[in-house]
Amino acid sequence: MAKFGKMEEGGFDKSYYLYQRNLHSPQKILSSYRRQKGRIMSMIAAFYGGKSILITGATGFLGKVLMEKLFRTSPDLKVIYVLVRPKQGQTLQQRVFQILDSKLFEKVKEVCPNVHEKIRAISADLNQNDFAISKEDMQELLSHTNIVFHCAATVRFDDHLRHAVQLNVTATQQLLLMASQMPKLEAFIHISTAFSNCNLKHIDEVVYPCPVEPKKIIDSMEWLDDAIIDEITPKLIGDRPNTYTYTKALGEVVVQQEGGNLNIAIIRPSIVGATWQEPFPGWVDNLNGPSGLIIAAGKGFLRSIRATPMAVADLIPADTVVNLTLAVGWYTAVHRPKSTLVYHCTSGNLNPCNWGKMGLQVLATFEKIPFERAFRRPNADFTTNNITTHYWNAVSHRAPAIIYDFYLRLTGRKPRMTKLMNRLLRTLSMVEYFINRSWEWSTYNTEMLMSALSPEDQRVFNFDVRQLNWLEYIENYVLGVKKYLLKEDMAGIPEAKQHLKRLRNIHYLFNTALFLIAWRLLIARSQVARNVWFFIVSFCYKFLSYFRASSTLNA
Ligand SMILES: CCCCCCCCCCCCCCCCCCCCCC(=O)SCCNC(=O)CCNC(=O)[C@H](O)C(C)(C)COP(=O)(O)OP(=O)(O)OC[C@H]1O[C@@H](n2cnc3c(N)ncnc32)[C@H](O)[C@@H]1OP(=O)(O)O
Ligand SMILES: NC(=O)C1=CN([C@@H]2O[C@H](COP(=O)(O)OP(=O)(O)OC[C@H]3O[C@@H](n4cnc5c(N)ncnc54)[C@H](OP(=O)(O)O)[C@@H]3O)[C@@H](O)[C@H]2O)C=CC1
Repeated sequence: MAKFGKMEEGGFDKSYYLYQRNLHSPQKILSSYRRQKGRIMSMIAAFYGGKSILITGATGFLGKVLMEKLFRTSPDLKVIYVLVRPKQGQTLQQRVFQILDSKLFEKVKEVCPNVHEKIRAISADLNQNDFAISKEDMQELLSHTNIVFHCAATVRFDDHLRHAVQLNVTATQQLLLMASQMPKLEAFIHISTAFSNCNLKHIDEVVYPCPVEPKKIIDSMEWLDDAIIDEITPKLIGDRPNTYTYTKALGEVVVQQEGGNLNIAIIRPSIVGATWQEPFPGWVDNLNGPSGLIIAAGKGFLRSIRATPMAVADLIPADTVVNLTLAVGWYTAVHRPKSTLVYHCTSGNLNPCNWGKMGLQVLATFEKIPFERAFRRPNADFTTNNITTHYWNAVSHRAPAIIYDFYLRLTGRKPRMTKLMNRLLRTLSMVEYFINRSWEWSTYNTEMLMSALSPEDQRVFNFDVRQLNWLEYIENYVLGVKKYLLKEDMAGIPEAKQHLKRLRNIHYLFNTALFLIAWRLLIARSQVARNVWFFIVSFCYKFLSYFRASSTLNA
């Protein structure tokens, strides 16, 4: 009983405790008290209690972390509606339950055992008219939803403009139309990207106009054929690097223009990385951003990247983005700002880390925590000019892939390394734009929000990246990639280290053999090389003779 005494001193309702004691075990009572405590102290967590929340993109990287945090901090929320499409032979229910049954949701199950009942998967395809949602489901969504978090998007850099416009612009427009018919709606939170205006160097927390009105782009996508769209795409995207950043910028304009009287906010995260603290460090489940490249470097495929070591690596942990998102949802609904506020969720101006430091820490972590079955020893480097990039691509990327595929063919197996390497080089060419520049994002709104939170909310919904220790974060990130993306067991680390030793020996042997062959060819063709060789051999012979003579005398 002493266990609960402290809580009673904390001012909790005793009758609630007694009622619970009759129903549950002490463990459950304790967690119920904790839940109650959380509700009392965190205004944001309390705000989401009893709410019906609609999330698009809930099956994506950010969406999963958002759902997890919502269920964990506000287990008494009414329902989360998720718009999901059936995929890879799985029904909606199977897709959603697979997420709920994953490691990410382990803590949720402790605080919200009936989580499966609180999630409602709605069949929807954001590429279709009215999202192909059934009439009954639409009615339910319209009449119950209190908060909308719009996370769904295509994040592929090279998506065809028609598809990128459909998902990142038209779907946003349609969702706003739906939202305008929701009588109970309190806030609509749109997730954009800090790179939507990456054509600018300094970016403020405002929506910038686009040269062509989004409505005109949406209309033209309906009647232009693919060939013409391909032709005009470079002209439309202008000085932005890809269709992704362009359509995310259009999406923001749509939100601002068509938001009407809704309480809307836009969040712009930079490069979203693995979780920093919650629900546990290092959780990541897709290859986007740095994750795929960390794998490529750890497995020894990636040897060289054209990147500016001093450029700011504006990474932001997924849980930080989610904490800001939930705080913004609360603030927008409760304080109802007169205009659409934009919040930058970036790290560069508050706690900068550059690509050089990040790369070195990634490599240092591979020493401690190597990945299994590496192709070569991890030894990536940054280059800054085009010629060295082409050189290293040929020597360190393409040549080993060709040699390895030749070996696979010889041993009767299917060659695959060249294909994989081509894909890696393509990815590198896509991300080069982002790792050779630095941007300045102003963060007035984000800082204003931070100061508007109670100390408890600042703790529970922490989005203060100044507290982030990059070296620790990157180490956990690499560890997370190993555990959650590659699904490698930590027990395999000694064997992985052995494998790297073998690779090092093969590397030395290979280099020695290469040197000897090159030297043999050279002395066969050049008199100067022969003279040098003769000089070295006679010098070694004399040295050995002298050494033998002096050791005989000493004996
Ligand atoms: C000292 C040196 C140390 C060195 C240490 C080095 C470590 C640290 C270095 C740090 C540098 C960080 C730079 C980050 C910059 C990000 C900036 C983001 C800024 C904007 C942020 C945002 O606001 S937005 C979110 C970002 N948005 C993406 O980040 C999507 C990208 N992505 C695509 O745009 C498509 O992916 C793309 C590529 C076209 C391929 O397209 P594609 O058609 O060729 O390939 P697919 O995508 O169809 O994928 C086909 C198969 O490749 C697999 N795969 C896909 N990606 C892969 C990948 N990265 N690495 C491996 N494998 C990958 C996939 O799993 C499939 O595998 P399978 O076939 O077995 O199923
Ligand atoms: N990851 C990052 O580095 C950054 C992301 N962002 C933004 O954050 C948001 C979330 O990104 P992230 O979680 O990383 O992206 P993911 O690619 O992991 O998730 C995208 C989500 O959108 C859904 N979706 C895509 N197409 C459709 C469709 N036609 N119908 C229904 N749902 C669809 C996907 O569903 P399905 O599972 O069925 O494919 C998935 O749930 C995006 O708006 C993105 O622009 C911003 C900055 C950086």
